[in-house]
Amino acid sequence: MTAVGWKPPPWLVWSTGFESSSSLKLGFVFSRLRNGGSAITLKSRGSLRIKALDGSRRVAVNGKVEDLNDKSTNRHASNSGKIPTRLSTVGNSRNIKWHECSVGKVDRQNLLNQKGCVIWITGLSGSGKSTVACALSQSLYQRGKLSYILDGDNVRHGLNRDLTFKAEDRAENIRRIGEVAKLFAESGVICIASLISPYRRDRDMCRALLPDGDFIEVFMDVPLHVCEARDPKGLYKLARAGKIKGFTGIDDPYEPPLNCEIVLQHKRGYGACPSEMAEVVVSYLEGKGYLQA
Ligand SMILES: Nc1ncnc2c1ncn2[C@@H]1O[C@H](COP(=O)(O)OS(=O)(=O)O)[C@@H](OP(=O)(O)O)[C@H]1O
Ligand SMILES: Nc1ncnc2c1ncn2[C@@H]1O[C@H](COP(=O)(O)OP(=O)(O)O)[C@@H](O)[C@H]1O
Repeated sequence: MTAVGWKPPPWLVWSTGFESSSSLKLGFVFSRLRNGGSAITLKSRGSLRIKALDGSRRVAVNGKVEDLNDKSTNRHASNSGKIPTRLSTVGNSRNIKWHECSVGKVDRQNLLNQKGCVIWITGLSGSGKSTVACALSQSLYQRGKLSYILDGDNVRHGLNRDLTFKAEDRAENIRRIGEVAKLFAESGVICIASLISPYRRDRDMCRALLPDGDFIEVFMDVPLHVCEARDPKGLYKLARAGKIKGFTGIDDPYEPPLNCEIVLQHKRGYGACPSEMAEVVVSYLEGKGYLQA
């Protein structure tokens, strides 16, 4: 059956001659092995058994990935005679399928007369992230533009309530908010994410989730001593007293952006007022065409 001179690629296992009693009625079975070292065992007597050494029972039939553990998919394949659905593995989620819809991002943007994007506001606690996020949302609202704020503090009241402030939990906090922000942007909304997000790597991973230009990083460039003097929640005081451990800027790091789209500096006079800061962002959005479809 094999063409002369043809060698299967390493991720294929080629086998022929299954019994016609096999429920899948396969002529050829290809097992697409995700883990390079794994293999399959095939028994052609009685029933067809396919086993990948990684424990899964995925095969690719005529190029379509099939899961032999999924009885509904198998039944569908054998009863209807249709080519089985292509399934994917993403992270720990196996046998999943992306569903497309005829209403797309462009349709939603046309409806809203704006372009979906993410404004990512990063900075120390007390630097004014939430204040600017609200001022920005307000300004956009007045222009008839739809925005939604994902504030770190607020999201930790619900979706991220299981996370602490240790580095890996902060990373997960940022990853989840990045993914949610991406969904908002996909929906056509201008999503304003305001969270400390102290690590460059985590912010860059969120940037990478979006099409070029759609992730707009805004750095609240406010010195620690100013944030500490504001201390609206008394957290710096507690951190200095050693009653909060791992507080950003005190005994936990903050990595300022190296190359972000907008820097909002704390200065006396120009740029110090939150509404003026918000207008800097609005002008940027306008200039880049996000305030029209
Ligand atoms: N250890 C420690 N470090 C920093 N901040 C702390 C900490 N513990 C509690 N808080 C409060 O949590 C708010 C920051 O949450 P974020 O989700 O934005 O943080 S992070 O992005 O995961 O670093 C932050 O809110 P903001 O002041 O609005 O930044 C604080 O109120
Ligand atoms: N541009 C600003 N100038 C002066 N005070 C500000 C400014 N922005 C915010 N504040 C004040 O600083 C404190 C912290 O602001 P907030 O928005 O809660 O910061 P963050 O969300 O970064 O913790 C609040 O008391 C707020 O009123």
